[in-house]
Amino acid sequence: MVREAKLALEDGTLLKGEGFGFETVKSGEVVFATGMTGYVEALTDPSYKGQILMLTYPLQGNYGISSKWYQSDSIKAEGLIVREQCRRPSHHLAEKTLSDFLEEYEIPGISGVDTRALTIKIRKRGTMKGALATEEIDDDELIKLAMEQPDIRELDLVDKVSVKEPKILHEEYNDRIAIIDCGVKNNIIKAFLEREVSVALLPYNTSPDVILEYEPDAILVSNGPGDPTRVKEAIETVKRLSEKLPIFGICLGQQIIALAFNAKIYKMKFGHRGANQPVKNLETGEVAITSQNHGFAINPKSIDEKDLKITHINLNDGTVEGIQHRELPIMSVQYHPEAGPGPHDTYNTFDKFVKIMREY
Ligand SMILES: NC(=O)CC[C@H](N)C(=O)O
Repeated sequence: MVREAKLALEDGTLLKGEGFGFETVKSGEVVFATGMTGYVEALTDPSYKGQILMLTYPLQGNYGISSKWYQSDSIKAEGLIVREQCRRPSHHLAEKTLSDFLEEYEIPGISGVDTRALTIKIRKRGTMKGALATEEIDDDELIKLAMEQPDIRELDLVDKVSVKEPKILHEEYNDRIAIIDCGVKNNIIKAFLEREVSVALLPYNTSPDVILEYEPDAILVSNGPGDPTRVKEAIETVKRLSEKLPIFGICLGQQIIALAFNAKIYKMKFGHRGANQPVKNLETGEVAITSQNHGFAINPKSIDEKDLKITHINLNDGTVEGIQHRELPIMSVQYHPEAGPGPHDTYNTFDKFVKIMREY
């Protein structure tokens, strides 16, 4: 049975397609990601909370869904837009179809959309608010919903995805990292455990004194959804602990570290989301192909040269991809070294973090 689905954008655009997944109406910021694979990891990445994800590669769902690839316990994106969804996936680990997966977590999907045309529109106009309906709703009402929802900068999304209670993993390991969980991906936790580093997973608003009670050897400020300037508690924590412990940041974590050192953040026109963003390490000259998912970035001119230096840049647009403190053991990256999904070029970033932590 073909179900009609509709996607409305804040500029009044209305697109019709076929619905799959759950029958509902959801709104969010419509963003596009260009990776050819990785839909399971992307949908479950907490950084996509508040966003409707559009995948530009035209055929999605081919290898089905395995819980082994989840980056959190459920789908965090608000909706999914594809050109075509595969109904008969083939993979030895596949447990269900893409549509069943969306259904299970009550997320709507729309197929039959000219995702490449829509991507061109977003690249020209910038990211837009949208609303996706897989159940019946009046066209004008859906457009109104797209227009009238709050901007992503007005939402406290980290609070929705951070752990509620602290959790310690592999207490027996000698070294420990405290992760300030703003919506951390499973692969990041795994990367530390693989290096025999115990993880104390802490709510994003844990006070610095309580963090120290876990006796960490270093702190990681994780990736996460939304506008970093709203995560005031974590910014304050970095300020308070910057002279006490090594601090690492990934994506939202990098933005939070930058804010703690008084740099400024801006919202990019359409962000970086995909698996082939070229990043140059300014110290070694090496170029890596990286996985990314962010809509905000550090304004390089706002960086106080006395404190921070830029260590990595994006070769497509020159944006800041890595920073480091000039004296303190504080460093961060805007890209996703944990590669979930995406290329493993920068997986060694974790070796660098752990080395600094062990030598400190
Ligand atoms: N993956 C992330 O951590 C994203 C960071 C932030 N929410 C942004 O969009 O820029």
